[in-house]
Amino acid sequence: SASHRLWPEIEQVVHQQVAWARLGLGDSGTGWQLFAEDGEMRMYRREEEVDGMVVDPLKAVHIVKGITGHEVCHYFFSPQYRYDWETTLEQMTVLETIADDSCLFLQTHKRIWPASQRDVIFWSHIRHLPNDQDRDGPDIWTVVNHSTEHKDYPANSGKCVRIFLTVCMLCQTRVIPPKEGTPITRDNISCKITYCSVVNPGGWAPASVLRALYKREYPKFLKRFTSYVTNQTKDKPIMF
Ligand SMILES: CCCCCc1ccc(-c2ccc(S(=O)(=O)CCO)cc2)cc1[C@H]1C[C@H]1c1ccccn1
Repeated sequence: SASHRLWPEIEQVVHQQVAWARLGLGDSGTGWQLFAEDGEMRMYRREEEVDGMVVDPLKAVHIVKGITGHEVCHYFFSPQYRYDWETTLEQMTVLETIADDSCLFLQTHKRIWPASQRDVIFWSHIRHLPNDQDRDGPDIWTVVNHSTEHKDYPANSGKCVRIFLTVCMLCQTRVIPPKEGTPITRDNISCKITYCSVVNPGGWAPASVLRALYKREYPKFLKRFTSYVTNQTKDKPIMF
């Protein structure tokens, strides 16, 4: 709801992240390195460190047949499905339902040796940016997750190191219109996904360990998540 204390930040970060995700990878001079490829999925990162900590921005582009951007964002945003696809999740708590399109989450992720266990608090917002103004503009569905604080869960007060992140799942649906008068089926649709994330690991961890961990976990995550959406939607009516 527009009166919530986080609303101004949600508005500002969502628009900033949508603009960033839509930028693509720019020309080769922008330092994006392709580090993983699988079918239609391409994952890029930029090597960046803050106070000696790896905070490599990540940008992944993936094209998935048979699902829509609304469906991808629905399953990414909704808490009830998260344990099905987020394999590194140990505990997820919805701290606050801000509105029907905005939630506040506390997540603890499984410890990944040799680093200590991590937790994160973030708001999550799902948004449809229709292209009604200019017909051939992109019709976008997006979910933005952005870390924030919560008075009842101070950082680094328990066993976990608090991480900080900003994540944007931006989707554009493509429809190849079928023969005149025949209904659109899942064979006629595909979704172009741009997934951007910046994770600050909170406490120090060796750069080599973090980069190896990201190289393994991110491709696994995006493939598993998109396969999950395909399986969940295959026998259901299309959510445009
Ligand atoms: C030394 C440990 C460094 C930090 C470990 C860690 C924690 C959270 C996260 C993370 C938290 C949320 C999101 S999301 O996109 O908002 C979805 C909702 O869950 C995404 C990734 C990542 C990682 C890093 C493992 C890496 C990793 C990468 C993709 C998936 C799982 N793990």
